[in-house]
Amino acid sequence: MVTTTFKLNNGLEMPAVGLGTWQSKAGEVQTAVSYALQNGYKLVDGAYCYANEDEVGEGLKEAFAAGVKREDVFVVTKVWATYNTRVEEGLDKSLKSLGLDYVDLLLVHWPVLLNPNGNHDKFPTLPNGKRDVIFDYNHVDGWKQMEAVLKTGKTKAIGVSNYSKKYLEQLIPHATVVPAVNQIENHPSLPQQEIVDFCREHGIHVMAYSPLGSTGSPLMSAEPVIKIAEKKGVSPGTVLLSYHVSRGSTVLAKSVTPTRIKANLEIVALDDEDLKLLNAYSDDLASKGELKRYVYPPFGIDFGFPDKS
Ligand SMILES: NC(=O)C1=CN([C@@H]2O[C@H](COP(=O)(O)OP(=O)(O)OC[C@H]3O[C@@H](n4cnc5c(N)ncnc54)[C@H](OP(=O)(O)O)[C@@H]3O)[C@@H](O)[C@H]2O)C=CC1
Ligand SMILES: O=C[C@H](O)[C@@H](O)[C@@H](O)[C@H](O)C(=O)O
Repeated sequence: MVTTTFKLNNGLEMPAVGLGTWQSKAGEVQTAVSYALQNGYKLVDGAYCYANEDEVGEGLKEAFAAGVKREDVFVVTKVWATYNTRVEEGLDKSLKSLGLDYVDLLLVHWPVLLNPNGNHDKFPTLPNGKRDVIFDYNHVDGWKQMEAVLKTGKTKAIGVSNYSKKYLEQLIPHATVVPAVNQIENHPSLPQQEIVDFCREHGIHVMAYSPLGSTGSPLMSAEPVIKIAEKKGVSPGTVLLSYHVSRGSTVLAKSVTPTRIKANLEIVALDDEDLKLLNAYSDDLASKGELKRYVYPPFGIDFGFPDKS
């Protein structure tokens, strides 16, 4: 049987599959969330910076009205970079939009501070057009605020996102609460085995984002993915999503299309031969210097990922 939940380091159970909401348009995401929750999804991943949490909240409300129970849904949100020195304020804004009094997991979206007093609430810029980054910020200070907010009960767990091994190594010695989760880009074109292994050793659960290659799902046409899909009689999407569950990670797939939302719940067990093929694909890309990171916003910061600085 394929795993449907994973236990976090604080004992909380996290579903193995979740609905992503990044770039889901306001007019579409309410229906997507409501449909997903009424068709088997138990986890919704959002963020303040996605600027659609009001509509995600409407989708939650619709699902609750249809009989879905709050306690059966794992809601994730993220503190955006302009709020890393105001974590509780950021969370309060998300809670208000979502119409909830707690989330299940709050993540630091990126370990960087954008000017909280800049010219924009989410994406402040300098006169030269670059992001208004506060360079002398220490991400460990942001984590201390996360630990404080955990005590309020407004979130059941705290974690990080976009943390490299280097950043986790800086954080862990100062952490009273070890992050429950590290949400990172992950797929056969960017396996990030080093981080996945490090997280496992430290009891940090990995949530894999952009599993299909993000916008337009380009990884669906990768040769080994198609080969495994044909062999198993499943879709390429199922192979890409199942890859993470086989690795012990939770996977997030974004869709606003009902048929795809439903299809993305199908997870199968990948055997050693399948994983060998996918790993060989990853190794080949690595040896050619062709690993592909789809999400690397222009903060102008080296986050310590070996493939990108
Ligand atoms: N922490 C972070 O910094 C980040 C977190 N994330 C989280 O992870 C989630 C998933 O990653 P995301 O980058 O959105 O990309 P995904 O890899 O989930 O790909 C989404 C794209 O694939 C399409 N798609 C989805 N399912 C199918 C299917 N079965 N067949 C064909 N096409 C499909 C979607 O189209 P359509 O919607 O039109 O159906 C959309 O264009 C995000 O939504 C977000 O919640 C993502 C990036 C960064
Ligand atoms: O979660 C998804 C991504 O991290 C997204 O939030 C960022 O890429 C953001 O749009 C940015 O431009 O910094």
